[in-house]
Amino acid sequence: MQSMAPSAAEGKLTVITGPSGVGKGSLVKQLLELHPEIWLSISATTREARQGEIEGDHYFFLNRDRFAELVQAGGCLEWAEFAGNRYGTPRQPVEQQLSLGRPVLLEIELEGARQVRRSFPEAFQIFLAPPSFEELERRIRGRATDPEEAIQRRLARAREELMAQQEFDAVVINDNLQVAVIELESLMGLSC
Ligand SMILES: Nc1ncnc2c1ncn2[C@@H]1O[C@H](COP(=O)(O)OP(=O)(O)OP(=O)(O)O)[C@@H](O)[C@H]1O
Ligand SMILES: Nc1nc2c(ncn2[C@@H]2O[C@H](COP(=O)(O)O)[C@@H](O)[C@H]2O)c(=O)[nH]1
Repeated sequence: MQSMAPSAAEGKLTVITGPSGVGKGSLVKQLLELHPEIWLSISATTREARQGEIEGDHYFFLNRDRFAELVQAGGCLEWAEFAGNRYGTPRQPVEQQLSLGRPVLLEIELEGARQVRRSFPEAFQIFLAPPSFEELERRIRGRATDPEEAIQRRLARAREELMAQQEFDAVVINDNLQVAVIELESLMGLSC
């Protein structure tokens, strides 16, 4: 774990990014079970729902026109195109939760994290990295949620994302998930 900035306890808004398949969702799920006071933003996406994904729980699934309307209306805090689909953070609920003083967590890809860095420079930004590229590929394939073409796009994007990790306030390597959760708790100033 490398930390170059103050912890998130002062900022309230925390961003977790990292390549597809590194384990962001797995890590966030465990963190929320341990710390239900954290509010996780539910993103909008034009991606098709995967088996088992629930509208309003995993994502708000929108068609391209509805997504464009949301962006046009200024309804996204940030948004990006990722592996052929669009993803964005609905602005209003994030601003509401922050105004209530609640710790807010965004789990988003690199371009979105860069946008948040510009609009919320006080946000604490964490990059989750795999122990190796080979292990990342094993995880994406092992998850068995994406067709081969999507896997290839995600892996190509992962190479670019991994080169950007120096931009972040902290880098956590997700080798052992339980260790990564503890490192995240420490970075976010959460009591265990
Ligand atoms: N530390 C770990 N060791 C081994 N496998 C892991 C670890 N963390 C997560 N995984 C597995 O890797 C796969 C990808 O994890 P996950 O879906 O959480 O990644 P993600 O970063 O959220 O992906 P995406 O950005 O595409 O949503 C899952 O099958 C998960 O169980
Ligand atoms: N910029 C944003 N990226 C987001 C958002 N919600 C999710 N994501 C990221 O997209 C990829 C792919 O997700 P998947 O569910 O299709 O595997 C992954 O890196 C997510 O973190 C968002 O609102 N904005």
